[in-house]
Amino acid sequence: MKQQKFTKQFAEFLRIGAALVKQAEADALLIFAEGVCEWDQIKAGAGDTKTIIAADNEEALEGAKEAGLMPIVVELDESPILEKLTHALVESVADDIIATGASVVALYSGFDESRLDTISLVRLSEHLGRLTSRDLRRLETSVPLETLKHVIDLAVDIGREGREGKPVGTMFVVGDHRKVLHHSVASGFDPIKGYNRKERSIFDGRVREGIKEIAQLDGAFIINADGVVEAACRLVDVSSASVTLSKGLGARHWAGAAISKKTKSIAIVVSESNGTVRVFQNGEVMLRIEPFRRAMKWKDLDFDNAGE
Ligand SMILES: Nc1ncnc2c1ncn2[C@@H]1O[C@H](COP(=O)(O)OP(=O)(O)OP(=O)(O)O)[C@@H](O)[C@H]1O
Repeated sequence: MKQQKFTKQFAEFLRIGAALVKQAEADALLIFAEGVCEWDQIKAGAGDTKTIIAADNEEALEGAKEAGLMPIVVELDESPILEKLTHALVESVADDIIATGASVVALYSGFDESRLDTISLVRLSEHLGRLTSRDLRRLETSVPLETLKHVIDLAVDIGREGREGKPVGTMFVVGDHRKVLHHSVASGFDPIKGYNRKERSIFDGRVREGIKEIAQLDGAFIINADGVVEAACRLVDVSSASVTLSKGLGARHWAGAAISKKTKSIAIVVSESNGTVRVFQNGEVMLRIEPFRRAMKWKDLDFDNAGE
């Protein structure tokens, strides 16, 4: 997206957008703009309206938070604006800024990248949303929420993007890593061996990119509760006799279910067939996330487990 300036037109759109939020009783104003940094003027124009500022990268949002705005990084540089907008809304739900089902007035560049020229009033579907912290808290686990959230987001990215046009399936086993290592075997060489802890932390974007590359190889990633990858390309070696899953799921999913039953870990499995991500705890599917265009459609589960 081209750099934008805080022009008269920007100020006018802001005024109309804030007025529409009030009139339509919407929950927030979302501005998708790259390159503006007159945060105080934007805040003044928006008044007491909850205002989300979205952009493609973090630098473009520097100082927005301090001015009382809510920054959201989208990182979908080459995607069409409507896709970016959907993603920004979904991320806002994930960050608990707005609720699923909220109404949002969005200001963005629909036609001319260099200026705001479009206003939309969007009502979010009740089911549209990436994982919210609330969903994850349901897992009640000793793995910190931040670690889980990062791994699940990464899994969702892998399911959605694949690699070089090909679908990729993989598995992450998070927490209780010593026991998990004990119940798994190396499938070949371990590509992360020799790297220090920092170079293996999933909190680092470059590490996450590296993981996407390695995910094409056979086996699972073992991640400790602090988000450090302890091993890659591990084959889970646990009998799945104690778990019951729907028949359509193959060896990878059974292994994920079994290791989450045998240990206190959470297993996150990305299906190569369709990009669906399943989160297993204690042998059961606790969450299922379907790829839905670029955004995620969140579904209630249960019907994944046996007995259907
Ligand atoms: N015990 C295991 N531990 C780790 N990875 C496994 C294990 N079993 C299978 N896999 C991985 O899963 C891959 C796919 O196996 P399979 O097709 O049976 O699984 P699936 O559950 O149907 O998953 P997908 O939907 O991704 O195909 C295997 O090639 C292997 O890389």
